[in-house]
This record gives sequence, structure tokens and C-alpha cells, in this order.
Amino acid sequence: MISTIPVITIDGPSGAGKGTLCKAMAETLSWHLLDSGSIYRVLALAALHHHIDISAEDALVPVAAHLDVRFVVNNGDTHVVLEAEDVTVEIRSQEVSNTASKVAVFPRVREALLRRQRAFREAPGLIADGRDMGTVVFPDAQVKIFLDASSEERARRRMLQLQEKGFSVNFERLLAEIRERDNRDRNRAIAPLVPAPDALVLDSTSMNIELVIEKALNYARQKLAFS
Ligand SMILES: Nc1ncnc2c1ncn2[C@@H]1O[C@H](COP(=O)(O)OP(=O)(O)O)[C@@H](O)[C@H]1O
Ligand SMILES: Nc1ccn([C@@H]2O[C@H](COP(=O)(O)OP(=O)(O)O)[C@@H](O)[C@H]2O)c(=O)n1
Repeated sequence: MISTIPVITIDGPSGAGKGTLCKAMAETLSWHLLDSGSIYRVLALAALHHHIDISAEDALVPVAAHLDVRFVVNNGDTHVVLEAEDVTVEIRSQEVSNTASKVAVFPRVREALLRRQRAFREAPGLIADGRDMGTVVFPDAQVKIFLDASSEERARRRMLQLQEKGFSVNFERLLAEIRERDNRDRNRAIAPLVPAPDALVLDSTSMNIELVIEKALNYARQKLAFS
């Protein structure tokens, strides 16, 4: 069934500013928010906790299909709960980031997570953050944005963010891991990280976050007015 509930998709590589932009847009418009990356991260963490072989698609599919994850909003902050444990901070570690992009290459794993992601499409609208939101999960979205930035700038932002969360990080290692993850995400056979043909591409390398938010909101309002 075709849904008329509007969706704005924000896709792009790690550290481009998607999460920050999506949160700001969801607050401004009072729309729902889907952080699809956190679902892949929670799957990765569940696989690590249960000692599942992360290179075995057959073993990962049932974990994806039965993932016991909840998103609990508390004072405007979303907490990610896996099997009754708050894993909000743990899923941001470098190990979980890298594992998430490894489990995300498998077609049947992605398929098992599709319905769960589409269920976030509720009135009055949805802001969807990820890699394949505009290409695969919500191809009929009214507004699609692909947010990019240079890999050095993205690694710099991620380093500051991880340090603020109390993780100790080495810039060169982080940059290498971000590039490796981007390559895996861009070159996988299914749902690769690529701008949808009808997406606006925004390069945020030399834009501050306020300007990114302003440009994205202006573009979205203009597109929604004509959809
Ligand atoms: N345009 C920007 N300029 C400077 N820092 C930014 C910008 N956009 C986001 N950030 C910061 O970079 C970090 C990563 O942003 P985030 O939104 O988590 O990226 P993503 O969701 O794309 O991985 C955050 O600490 C955020 O505050
Ligand atoms: N829609 C999505 C979202 C994330 N992912 C995978 O999950 C990983 C973590 O996503 P994320 O959005 O939380 O990553 P960051 O941009 O926060 O670094 C990515 O590197 C992708 O491999 C995906 O394949 N498809």
C-alpha cells in the first residue's frame, strides 16, 4: 500500500552530520525520527554479546528478525534498549561501528530489518537517517537529501564527539576506520551508500551545523509545499 505520510530522508557517510541534522529537523517540524544506523549497531552488539559469527549470514538473520530493541524517549533524548539493557553509549564504540557495517552487507539481514524501519512512518511525518533511506527503505519519500563532507573533516568531528562521550581515540586510526567503513558501505552489492537520483547533495565540509540545518529545512519546506 502506498503511504501518503510524508518522509524526509537524510543519507550519507559517517560523521557527515546526519544525526544532528535529523534531530533538529524532527524537533522543528515535530515529526518522528528513525535512526536506522542504531538498528544496525544494536544488531552488531547483539551478535557480539551472543558470540555469533559476524561473517555468517545464516546465523545473523534470526538475530535480526527477533532483535529485542526499544527506543525510549526521555527528556528529548532517545535511549536505545537492547534486551532490557540501556546500550545507548555502548553502541557508539569503534568496535560496534565497524561490526555494524560488516553485518550490514548481507541482503537477508537487511531484508529482515526492512519492515521494522518502515513501521516508523507515522503521522504527521518521518525524518529518516541512514545510508539507504532514499534509495531502498523509502524510495517514495517526498524530500531526499544526501549529506556529505570530506573524510578528514568527518574524522575530526567524530573524534571530538567520541572524546566528549569519554572514549579515548587516535585520529589516524579513526580516519582509517572511517575510510574502511565508507568503502564497505559504498561498494556492497545491496543498498550501497549512494545518493538517490532525486536527492539534493549537500557538502557540509565548510558549513557549520546551523547553516546545514537552515539549507535542509528551506529545501524541505519548498519540496513539501509542491508535493
Ligand atoms: N556542519 C558541522 N560542522 C561541525 N561539526 C558538525 C557538523 N555537523 C555535525 N557536526 C558534529 O559532528 C559530530 C558527528 O555528527 P553526527 O550528526 O553524529 O554525524 P552522522 O550522524 O552523520 O554520523 C557531532 O559531534 C556533531 O555535533
Ligand atoms: N540505513 C543504514 C544505516 C546504517 N547502516 C550501517 O550501519 C553502520 C552504522 O551506521 P550509523 O549511521 O550509526 O553510523 P554513523 O554515520 O553514525 O557513523 C554504517 O556504517 C552502515 O554500514 C546501513 O547499512 N544502512
